[in-house]
Amino acid sequence: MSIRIHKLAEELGLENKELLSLLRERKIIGAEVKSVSSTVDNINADALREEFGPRAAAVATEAVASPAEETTGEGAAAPQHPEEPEVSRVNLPAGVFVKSADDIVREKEAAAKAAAAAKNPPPTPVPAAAPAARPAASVPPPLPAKAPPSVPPPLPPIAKAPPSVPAPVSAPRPVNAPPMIPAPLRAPATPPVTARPLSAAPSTPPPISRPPSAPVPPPVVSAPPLAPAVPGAGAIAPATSSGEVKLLPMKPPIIVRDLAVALGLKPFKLISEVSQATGGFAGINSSLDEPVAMKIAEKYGFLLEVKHRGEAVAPQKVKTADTKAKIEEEEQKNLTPRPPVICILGHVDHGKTSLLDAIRKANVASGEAGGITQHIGAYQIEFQGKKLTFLDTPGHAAFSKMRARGADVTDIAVLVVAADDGFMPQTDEALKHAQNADVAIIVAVNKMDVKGANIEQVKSQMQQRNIAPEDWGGETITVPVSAIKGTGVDQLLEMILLQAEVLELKANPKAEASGVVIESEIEIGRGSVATVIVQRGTLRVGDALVCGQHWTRVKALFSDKGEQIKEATPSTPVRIIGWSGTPDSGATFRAVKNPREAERLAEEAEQRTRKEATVAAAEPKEVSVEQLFADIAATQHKVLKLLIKTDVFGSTEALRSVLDGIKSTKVQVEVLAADVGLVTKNDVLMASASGAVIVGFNTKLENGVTPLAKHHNVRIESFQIIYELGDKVREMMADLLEPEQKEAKLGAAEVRATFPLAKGFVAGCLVTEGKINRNAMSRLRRGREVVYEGKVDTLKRFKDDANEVRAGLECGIKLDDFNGYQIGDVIESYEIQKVRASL
Ligand SMILES: Nc1nc2c(ncn2[C@@H]2O[C@H](COP(=O)(O)OP(=O)(O)OP(=O)(O)O)[C@@H](O)[C@H]2O)c(=O)[nH]1
Repeated sequence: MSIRIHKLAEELGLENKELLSLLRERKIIGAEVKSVSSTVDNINADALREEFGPRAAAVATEAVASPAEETTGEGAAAPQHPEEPEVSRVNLPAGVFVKSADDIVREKEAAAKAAAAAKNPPPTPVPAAAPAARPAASVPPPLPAKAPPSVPPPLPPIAKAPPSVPAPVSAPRPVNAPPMIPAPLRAPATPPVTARPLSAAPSTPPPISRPPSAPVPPPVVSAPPLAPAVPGAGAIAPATSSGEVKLLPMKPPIIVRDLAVALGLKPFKLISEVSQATGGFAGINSSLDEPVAMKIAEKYGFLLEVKHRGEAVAPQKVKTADTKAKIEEEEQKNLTPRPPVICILGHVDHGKTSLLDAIRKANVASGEAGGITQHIGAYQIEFQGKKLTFLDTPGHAAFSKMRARGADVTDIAVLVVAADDGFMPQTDEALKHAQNADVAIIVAVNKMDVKGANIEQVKSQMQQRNIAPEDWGGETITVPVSAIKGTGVDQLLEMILLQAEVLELKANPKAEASGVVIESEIEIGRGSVATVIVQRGTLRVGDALVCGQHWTRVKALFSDKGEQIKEATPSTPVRIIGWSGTPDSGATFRAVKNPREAERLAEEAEQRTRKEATVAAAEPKEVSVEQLFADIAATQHKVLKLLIKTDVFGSTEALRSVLDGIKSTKVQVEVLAADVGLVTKNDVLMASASGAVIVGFNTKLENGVTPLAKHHNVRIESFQIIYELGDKVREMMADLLEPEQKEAKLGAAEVRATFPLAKGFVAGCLVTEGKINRNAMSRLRRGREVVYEGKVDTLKRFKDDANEVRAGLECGIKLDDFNGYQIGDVIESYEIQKVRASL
């Protein structure tokens, strides 16, 4: 419920304008409200009625007073004494009140008292004196010259509001609470002029404006006046006082309506503030930007504190940090020494496998196809009662990615350098990987037995690469060895153990197992198998593991020797069977609560990957004109489609990098699929449908694949050596191109004489090189100039026709219908051959 301003003014006995400015001053209405037909809510109206009650009552009394009284010049509020003598009547304008001399004297006394009280403030507030004053009915009470500082009625202190009180932003104002305006406003002040029509007093200060000397605290600062009960205040925490500025905690989003309530403003007032601040329009339900809301709140004496969701959990964070610290402490307590993981790196054929072979005394090198290690294997040996884990990394450039991964799980890298070859490109590459992975490096100078072994040269190369050997004043342990003869191997192992000791390698075997996948493959009868190295914790049969998009419940564990084991402690290489797919080499795995959790996590990872791929594909890409042309050209390229099957995952990667290395502007290689396992009938059908060639590497064909491939005209190429695979793919790519035409010289003959015929001339020649064939393409050269080009029409040996005349013999040659032969001309004969196009 509300009441119109002009009605209220009437009730209160105030001028409309006067009430308007009073309402504005007290922020009951906004500055933009200019019409007296606007409304004021009942709470405010009641408060004003209460405040102006005596005057309103006076107005009511006056209203019933006789018209004669009005013209007596007596103060309207003065009691009428019938016994008093009548005084002369003055005609004053209606609505003007005149005070009696007594009134003026009384008021003067009251003013003097008030002044004295201001100098020496009494303990009790002035309001007690207020009733003595008799304000003019329509004149709002002027301010005292010096208002006592203690005068403002004590509003309920906001800061002390009980925390359980729901959210009123400012102190609630009970109905019978002290008036909303500070008491000085009601106290009598300087005596007004005897007769002062309110409307005709523009020069007098506005009745409610405070004299500058009056140290009245602005009501807004202490508490917003008349803050109504807050609708939806549950969302807003109560403002707490913090010195002059009150803290106003709010949770985002900051809605106009809520902020208005919190600041004690009318929503439309706040809306206009927002419009001023942002230059835009905001609705009552609009959410405000934090900086804008803060600025407006500041304007009204509030410090807006936006509580974001994350901030609320600060104590939780502390708790998490505590838990973390405890876990770390526990981890430290459980740390026990673990074997070092050693990676053998080096250039192709420098003897990595032979060295590892010498170390574990098993002849792996001789069993390898083409003599090249094709995938990472991991093995553990025992030396002087201590375990050492070795990774065998392939040496071919194609495996550089895998080598990089090998270095990442490694503690110590043994860089094998052949004593006769010294540092080679892949040695440098391996060194770079080891340095990037920040692992300790030991150099094994191998092949010390061969003639031409030059360890000094290797050492100087080491110095050039800032890994100077110890005996040259550097820090790199350098051990001369011969993998074939087995010399120096024990010293190398001793050095590795020494280095491991220095590194103080430790892990917590009590933790949940986690580690890195070294290699994965599909084994017939076993499904997906992965070789892993446990890095932390103990891996046990029955553990649920997740590794990227794949998971497993460990059904069986196998040691590097193929023995079934029950558990694997840190640094142990172990083969795990039963994965949901083949995990990527280099991927990390970890044990989780149960298989369901593992499956869920794997599914999530798969979805994430799929989503990322979709998002990446959907992202608009900026295409340059050059790129556009290149793309168009690419569609005109010939494409060799391949379907790859390999023995292990690492080989697939290796093949891909070999294929990436084949550069051609004319033919592209498109790998439709690259999987681990046998070549199946399905592969054949797929290849047939897509016109692809099946490339098998170190893998066999499923039964019935060969006849099916023949039937569908699908080409299957199998390889065991990666170089050969690369060469074959190149050939297949070139075969897709139109053959190039190449001129092949057959022979040449020199013109020695010309003979007239019945029709034209014939050249008498000596074949000087190769041979001249009838009908062969030929050209006649005179010096450097080609005079004629055509076919050998007539070829005669003496009088007989010949098909071919070889070098050293004389013959007669007639080129088509050419007749202009001169002695000394040379007739060259050639043929056009078709050759395989270059890539
Ligand atoms: N004389 C001599 N020959 C060696 C020695 N070590 C290795 N070889 C020979 O060097 C060749 C390459 O040896 P591998 O052990 O296969 O070399 P690798 O570095 O493992 O080669 P990839 O597997 O291709 O990377 C083989 O013929 C070995 O017999 C050595 O100490 N002395």
